Amino acid sequence: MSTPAHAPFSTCDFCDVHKNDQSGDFRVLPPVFKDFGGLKSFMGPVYTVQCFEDNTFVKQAVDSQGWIDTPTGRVAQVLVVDGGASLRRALLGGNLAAAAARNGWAGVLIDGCVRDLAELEQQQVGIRALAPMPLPTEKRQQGLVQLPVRIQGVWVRPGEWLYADCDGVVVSSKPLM
Ligand SMILES: O=C([O-])CC(=O)C(=O)O
Repeated sequence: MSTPAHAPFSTCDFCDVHKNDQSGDFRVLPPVFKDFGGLKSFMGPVYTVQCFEDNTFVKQAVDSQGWIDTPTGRVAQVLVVDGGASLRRALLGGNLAAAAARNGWAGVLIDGCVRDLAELEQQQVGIRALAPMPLPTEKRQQGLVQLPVRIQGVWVRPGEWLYADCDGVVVSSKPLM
């Protein structure tokens, strides 16, 4: 396993600290996401795509620069894709995963499916999704970017911070470290 490009963190430790948070700033995603990427833990500010069985805007995102410059330095973003939890088409495969790694994305979390599993695990990027599905999408140019999305019933907003490790995935409106 390769070294992640971030300081070590633990989603369990975050939950110990924030488990009584009533503000809604701290959220835990349901444990339905499987790990398909070469990076087992990843974190970063969120960029969102909403689409349904059409990965036009997923491709556009991973083909673009994945990192942003902030006052405290350069940070790699996490692409969060609200794919409507469709199990009928794959929103990301080997080519798009390679583009995400090449363009500096920290990770991709998809409420939907992925394909080309043998290629995904070779890429130095985090990838979480519901399941493998060999069927690709049609690219119909339909989708939305950078809007609040609901992932498995949990709101995730552009610019919020997502942390994923072997125990799970948490989202926070403020950085946790
Ligand atoms: O292009 C697609 O629709 C997904 C795919 O197979 C890839 O990323 O290699």
